[in-house]
Amino acid sequence: MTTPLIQTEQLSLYYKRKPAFTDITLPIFTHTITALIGPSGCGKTSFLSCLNRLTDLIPRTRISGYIRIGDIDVLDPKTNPTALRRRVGTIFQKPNPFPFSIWKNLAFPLREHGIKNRQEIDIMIETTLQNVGLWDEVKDRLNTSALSLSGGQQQRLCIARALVLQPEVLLLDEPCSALDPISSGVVEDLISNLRGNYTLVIVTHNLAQARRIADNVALFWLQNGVGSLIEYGDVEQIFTAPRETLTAAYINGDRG
Ligand SMILES: Nc1ncnc2c1ncn2[C@@H]1O[C@H](COP(=O)(O)OP(=O)(O)OP(=O)(O)O)[C@@H](O)[C@H]1O
Repeated sequence: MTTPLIQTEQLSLYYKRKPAFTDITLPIFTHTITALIGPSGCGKTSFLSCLNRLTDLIPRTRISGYIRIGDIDVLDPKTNPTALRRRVGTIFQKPNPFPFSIWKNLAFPLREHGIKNRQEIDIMIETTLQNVGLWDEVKDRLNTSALSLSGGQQQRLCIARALVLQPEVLLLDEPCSALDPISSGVVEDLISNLRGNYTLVIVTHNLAQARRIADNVALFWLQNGVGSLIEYGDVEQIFTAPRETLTAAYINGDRG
């Protein structure tokens, strides 16, 4: 059995005193896609936010338990959240490019992380735009506003903006749900192709999408008002031979 790149142990998150989820122990393996599924409000987004300590930005949150990513003890106060977020990129539901040019959207994070050489920046930008399949669409208008791109192109640019810093992990929170069906398909294919080079964790309400792209699936559920992990397993096992009644009911559309 390989060692997971990410391991949470008995992880719990509280907003003020209210638990969002409790006692989540989950392994996430290198260069795989793990889908977090489950009904609204069961803590999937909150779980993602713990992995790169975005929860630090929300007042009066408390986390207990343990998270390791590679050799980083994520919750150790000595861990630098900026360095952590360079290794763990995040993509949100709604594309959120900076209101700058396409070029500057990618140059900005590079410069912020100390890369100043223009030629080096140009090479990294071209390579990354190639990797997200956007280069041919934008190479003649790198200096136009990123906001002039379509929704699907904006989301691919946001993925490029995360990838340009060469992270190990990408957290994706419903990355296709704000897109039209065609753009959603393009972004889904891109995410699927990133497997093998990155470790991806995706929150999705789209069960067909989870089944198409995930290697492993974790079902979260609200139990007595608190998010819990019900079942975790290989995608085929979850969809064809779930161990838990709740999983079967959710997969079949009877619950949730
Ligand atoms: N910033 C916050 N402050 C207080 N409570 C929050 C905050 N963010 C989320 N919550 C609460 O934590 C619980 C879990 O929410 P979360 O968004 O993580 O669930 P989710 O499973 O991702 O839901 P959805 O699928 O609708 O996005 C909910 O009760 C929510 O109201």
